Amino acid sequence: MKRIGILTSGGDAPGMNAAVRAVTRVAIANGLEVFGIRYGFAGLVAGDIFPLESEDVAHLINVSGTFLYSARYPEFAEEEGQLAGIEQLKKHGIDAVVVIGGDGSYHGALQLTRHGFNSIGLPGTIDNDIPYTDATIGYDTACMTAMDAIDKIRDTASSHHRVFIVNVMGRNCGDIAMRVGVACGADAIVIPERPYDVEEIANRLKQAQESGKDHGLVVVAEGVMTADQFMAELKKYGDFDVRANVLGHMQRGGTPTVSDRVLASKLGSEAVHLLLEGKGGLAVGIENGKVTSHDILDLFDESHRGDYDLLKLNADLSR
Ligand SMILES: Nc1ncnc2c1ncn2[C@@H]1O[C@H](COP(=O)(O)OP(=O)(O)OP(=O)(O)O)[C@@H](O)[C@H]1O
Ligand SMILES: O=P(O)(O)OC[C@H]1O[C@](O)(CO)[C@@H](O)[C@@H]1O
Ligand SMILES: [Mg+2]
Repeated sequence: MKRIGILTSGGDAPGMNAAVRAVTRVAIANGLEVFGIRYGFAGLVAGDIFPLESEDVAHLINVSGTFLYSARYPEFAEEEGQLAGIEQLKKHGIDAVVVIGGDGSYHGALQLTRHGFNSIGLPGTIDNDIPYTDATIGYDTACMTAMDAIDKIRDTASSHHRVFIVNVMGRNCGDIAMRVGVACGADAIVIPERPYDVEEIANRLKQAQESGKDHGLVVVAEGVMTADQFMAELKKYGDFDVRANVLGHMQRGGTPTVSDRVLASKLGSEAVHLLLEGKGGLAVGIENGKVTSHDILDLFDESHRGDYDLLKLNADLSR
């Protein structure tokens, strides 16, 4: 093992830069050469590959986005793209690649592994939808950003005695909605993984109003429906003064939290140590506070398990 490549792929996530920094610094400290690959798998196939030095990753631990840039490049799902990517890696003398991204990017890393090219996945996505990790890099910051935004919405909601329906991101995963919903004292949290009853939510909002509560809040994960659609559903069950709000891509920006920076640093470091031990074809994560790794080929036999107890907790607290 002499040279490793590193790329960021899919939606950017706060802490991706911190992960690239950790991989680069630990690798160089252990005598490896590091190559950055720009624009995810698109840049890999195009050969947008350049040497990375320790100083290139300075002043990045506190910066969101990804200085390697990212891309959605569906062509990489085809074998032709994967083999072209491996050709580029071999051309640059790269022995292993660290892929930082979400579930889609993990499938890219999995395919590289399947073709015999050593790949390690680091979970970099705000969605928190990766199996065998309690948190993904970026999830905590996205939750913090969404919480801050909803706290602000609450100020105006209370002044006008309004109900707000707020869409948060997460694609098909309700983790951001659940965590932020509890943190913001939502009246209801609606996620794609569990059934919900709009009439029951409407009744809960009415009861809250009758008991003197000056605002209402329903956090709806984007994978369920849009905030506008949910508002239309809600209006079928009552004459609410209601507004819909989509938080959107702001959830991917902002200063990475301490948790995301530390997580990125731990997982990045572990990826390099695994490679130095001659291991590979792995996905690195954090489980019960410990850094772990699992065979990337088997990873998606499991699905990510959210902390669904948060829904019951929220229901108890919002009574
Ligand atoms: N089945 C697949 N096989 C090979 N590569 C894939 C596959 N699915 C996705 N990819 C590659 O991974 C890239 C990123 O995937 P995707 O757009 O799903 O984002 P992600 O990594 O899940 O991140 P996020 O969900 O946080 O935006 C894709 O654009 C494509 O290049
Ligand atoms: O940036 P795009 O392509 O609009 O994708 C948005 C999607 O990406 C994510 O932000 C994850 O990166 C999801 O939560 C969301 O569904
Ligand atoms: Mg994804």
